[in-house]
Amino acid sequence: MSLPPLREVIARHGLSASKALGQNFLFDEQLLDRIAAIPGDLQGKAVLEIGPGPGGLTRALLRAGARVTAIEMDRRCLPALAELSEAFPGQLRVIEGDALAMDHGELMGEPFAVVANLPYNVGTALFTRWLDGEDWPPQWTSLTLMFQLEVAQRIVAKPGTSAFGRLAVLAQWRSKAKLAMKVHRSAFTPPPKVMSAIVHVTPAEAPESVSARRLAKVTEAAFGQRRKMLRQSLKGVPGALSALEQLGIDRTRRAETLSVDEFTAIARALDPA
Ligand SMILES: C[S@@+](CC[C@H](N)C(=O)[O-])C[C@H]1O[C@@H](n2cnc3c(N)ncnc32)[C@H](O)[C@@H]1O
Repeated sequence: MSLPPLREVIARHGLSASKALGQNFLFDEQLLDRIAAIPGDLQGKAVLEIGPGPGGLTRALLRAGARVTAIEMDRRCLPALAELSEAFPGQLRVIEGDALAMDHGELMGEPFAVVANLPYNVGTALFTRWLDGEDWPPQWTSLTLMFQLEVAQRIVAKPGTSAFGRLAVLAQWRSKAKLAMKVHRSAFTPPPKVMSAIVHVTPAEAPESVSARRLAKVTEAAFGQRRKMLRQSLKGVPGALSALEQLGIDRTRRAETLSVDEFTAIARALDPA
């Protein structure tokens, strides 16, 4: 299937990148194919793409054989995406609107992989939402998401490092998160100020009897005052200090020295049996 080059599509549809919508487009089709390969074999699989823009990543997903549902809020991109639908009959469904305002599970109606190159703030909001539900395993089978490099490093950070915090615990307590690929700023048009990286997350088994909400409470308090000792930062969380005692966790430690397992153990100890 030969499609017109992406730059030509952008010119023909007058798709100048909108700063307000956080638009930085990818045009290198080889790079896009490599990104589309990160989730593994997509032949016949359902994929949710958020923010397809002019459709560079969408094309790569379609070439990989995925059945793509793409949510885009910029109406100007819809004609270019309609051309892709024609080129890959029956493989692409485009939904116009704000992905933050939609129930993705209901929209997809089956297990799905998520792939997206999103503006930073939207990406982080969606990431948190996909990871913080009480129901586990989730309906999504993997998340393949572009972030600014610094955020990607916070997601995969290990304890004992300054990048380790709430995002890392959220991403790692019942999922596997890895930094799949760094992407140089020059790969984007226009180039953003910072470097980017793609994070790949797959669900893992959840530790027993740990509520996502209670864990969030603990990490919020602990990292909200990350320089303070736990005996100070966890003071306001009912039951947390006696949980530390019960678990033999030294109260003079600081949040970033705790392992993900220690955080889940504290959250479990807060839970009524
Ligand atoms: C960084 S651009 C990436 C475009 C394309 N995927 C690429 O890689 O070249 C982000 C896209 O997300 C869209 N977008 C931003 N916020 C959105 C939201 N809340 N819901 C759906 N799409 C959104 C923008 O209009 C833009 O097309």
